[in-house]
Amino acid sequence: MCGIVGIVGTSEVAAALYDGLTVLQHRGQDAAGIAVASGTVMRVHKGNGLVRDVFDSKSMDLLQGRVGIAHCRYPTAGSEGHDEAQPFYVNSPYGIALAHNGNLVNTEQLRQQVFETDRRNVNTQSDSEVLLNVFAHELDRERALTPEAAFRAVEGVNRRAKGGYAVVATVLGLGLVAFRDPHGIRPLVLGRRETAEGVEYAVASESVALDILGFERLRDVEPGEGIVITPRGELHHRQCAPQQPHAPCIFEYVYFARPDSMIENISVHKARMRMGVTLGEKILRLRPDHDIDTVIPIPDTSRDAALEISNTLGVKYREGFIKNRYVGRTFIMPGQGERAKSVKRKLNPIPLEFRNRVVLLVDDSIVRGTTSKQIVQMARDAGAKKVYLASAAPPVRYPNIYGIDMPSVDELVAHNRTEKEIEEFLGCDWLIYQDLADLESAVSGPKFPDLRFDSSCFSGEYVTGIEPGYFERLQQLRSDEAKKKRRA
Ligand SMILES: O=P(O)(O)OC[C@H]1O[C@H](OP(=O)(O)OP(=O)(O)O)[C@H](O)[C@@H]1O
Ligand SMILES: NC(=O)CC[C@H](N)C(=O)O
Ligand SMILES: [Mg+2]
Repeated sequence: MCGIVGIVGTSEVAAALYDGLTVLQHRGQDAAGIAVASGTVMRVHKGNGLVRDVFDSKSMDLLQGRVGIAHCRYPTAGSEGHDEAQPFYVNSPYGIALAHNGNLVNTEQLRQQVFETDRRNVNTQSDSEVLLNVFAHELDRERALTPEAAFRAVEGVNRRAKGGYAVVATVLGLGLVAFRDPHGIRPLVLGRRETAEGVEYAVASESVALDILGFERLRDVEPGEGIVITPRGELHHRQCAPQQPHAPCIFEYVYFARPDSMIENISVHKARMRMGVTLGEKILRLRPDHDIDTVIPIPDTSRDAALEISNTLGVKYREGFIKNRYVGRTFIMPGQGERAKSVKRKLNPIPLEFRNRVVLLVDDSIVRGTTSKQIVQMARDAGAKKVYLASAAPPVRYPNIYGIDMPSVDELVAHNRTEKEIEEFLGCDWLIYQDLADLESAVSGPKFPDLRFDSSCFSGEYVTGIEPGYFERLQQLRSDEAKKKRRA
């Protein structure tokens, strides 16, 4: 999952874009970039690494302008290399820079159309560069550069592209353009700030970026909606796609987003707490006479759910693993070798919280099983009498194709295994998964009971539909094995 931010300011925006990116760092650790527009000049700086490593005072000084966009990347297409860091830039028409969170599922067809019909070259394997060229082509068909022309170009993108996309772009001479796919799979939120010099607008993947920049959260960008903000701070918006089933990605609430963000007017923190309540209730239903002594979260993301499980069970909550704050998120690392090594470097047990106890470890999700297999062993080595494991999400049995890099079912620990077999594989004494219906109602909560989600990695149902052979090709391109070969 990547993080994106776009700002139209009354003064220079680069520093605010940088600050916004730093609080979206959890969405992508591989590369970062900023593009800023000023008059007829677009300046772009990007590279591999964390936000703090990619920019220095020299590069920041060069990023002058009052309209800009920023991106931090977690690759789901193409390579992890510098060439595919975002924002991407095309010089025609006008000069456009674009940053994308999500993943297209018809990239190959679009790539061919872009070359053969639109007569444009895409120089990388990135789906986002293809998306930029589709937008550029659609804008090029317009006679004048107006907000209405940009909306028609977004309509063109929505007609042609399939998949998950939340996008921010700067177009020289027009301002900031933002749009979200017609199912609203990926999040995008709009904010506003008043200054002495006038009104400023920002869009971002998560509201936490608006919070720290002092923007008021106005609303989510609607699925299929286009937004244009001119350099003078005029906001235009309109629907750019026929209505489709709304399907925000449920994995944002399970793992991706920060708990202090609001997505679709739902607090991620509260959604995670409700996941803990429903899972706690399931445990009580299955074993009313359970023998759990303590509930221990696997930091960081499972903490909210673990605390509510402990409250529901009436059992002590204890921080039994200490996390090295200098190691990043392991799940979004590109290779399995690095992921596996990082768990040990990242988490260390406090033995007295385990010795002679029956512990219930809680994680937000079990995907490849990299974390939980090692953690269960660490808990045993630390002296636990019995080790139970609860997952706030159901078994992940299907690929995610809309912006989370789980392309290959063979890498999923729950693929072709029953819950009993997964329990054996992970080496725990009892494994409890959340039910999908409980997860969905925990996220939608009391206020939005009718909200539906993209839960495809749990259900195998894909809201955009999938072309025959897609998963086979995806596996060939993006399995851990394929990535390893490419890097070599
Ligand atoms: O089964 P796996 O393939 O190991 O994936 C699931 C684990 O990965 C994530 O943690 P991560 O370390 O990425 O981040 P966190 O610190 O936010 O929990 C997630 O929270 C689970 O702990
Ligand atoms: N996780 C994402 O949003 C990835 C964006 C884009 N597909 C890329 O690989 O760069
Ligand atoms: Mg984790």
